[in-house]
Amino acid sequence: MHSKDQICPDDYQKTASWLQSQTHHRPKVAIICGSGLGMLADDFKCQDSFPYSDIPGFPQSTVQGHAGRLVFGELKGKTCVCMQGRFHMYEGHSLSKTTFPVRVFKLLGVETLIVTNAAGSLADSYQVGDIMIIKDHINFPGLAGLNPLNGPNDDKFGPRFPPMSGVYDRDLRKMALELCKRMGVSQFVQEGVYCMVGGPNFETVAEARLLHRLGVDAVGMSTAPEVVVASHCGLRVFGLSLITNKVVKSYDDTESVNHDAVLEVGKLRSQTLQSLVTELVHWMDINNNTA
Ligand SMILES: O=P(O)(O)O[C@@H]1C[C@H](O)[C@@H](CO)O1
Ligand SMILES: Nc1nc2[nH]cnc2c(=O)[nH]1
Repeated sequence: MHSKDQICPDDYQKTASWLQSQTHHRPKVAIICGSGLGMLADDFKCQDSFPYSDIPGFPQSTVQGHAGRLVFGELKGKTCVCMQGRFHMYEGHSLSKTTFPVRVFKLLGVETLIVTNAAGSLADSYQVGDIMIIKDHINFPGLAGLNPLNGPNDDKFGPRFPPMSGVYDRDLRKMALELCKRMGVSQFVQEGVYCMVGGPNFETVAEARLLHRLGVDAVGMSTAPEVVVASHCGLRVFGLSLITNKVVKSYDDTESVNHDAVLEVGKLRSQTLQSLVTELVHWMDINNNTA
């Protein structure tokens, strides 16, 4: 690697080979945990776990609620790898660094990426604690030219101009809705559009109103770059947002959001989120349906 943020094409392979030399697990599913949602790996059997600081080429997590650990293991018999903590643009990482693990997962043989995040709701019907199945996203930094695929295209991973319509897999979304019904949690499950903004500040009222008018259901500071890179290299994608707060849309509203409140709601719904991901992974397994 040249400098802290520059990635050479073989850096991905070096990290993947190192991981393969350290664990016998060969995951088909990767899970990226959002703020306060790292407990998704708690149910993994036969865990092999690596602090990011031990993994060659891996960036470091700096945000509270992102443990900074890569965990391999079995979830209901299906081999998975889970990032307990992700990387955000606002931490100062380049977008190629924030998405570095996704290409490593591809090289490890992963076929499906599950992304989770904490997000604020714009949709009037959403409540704090709702789980939103991501139907589509608006990648604001991407629209403004901050795209992890900028620079020379690595044809080994995917095409120069990848399509992004239908990026959140329709069958997985449909199945997740069905599983929510069976789990009896449909009353607080939504399906909607996630929007990534750069952060780290939360929205002004005027920004919140703009996003609302654009049809955004939930806003956060991550996920879209990971999903773009995953889709570019042919991974199947499923995403969940946990609604941790309502974004303030009125000048009369005296409430304001903070990161501690975001983490608190994570605790509230952690079990449901964990069960939904587990059941979905199990469904993929019994249907031999990872890719
Ligand atoms: O990693 P995610 O997107 O879950 O983190 C969200 C967005 C900010 O990083 C943080 C704000 O509380 O939570
Ligand atoms: N941008 C943004 N990110 C969040 N992450 C959790 N809540 C929020 C929010 O209200 N806005």
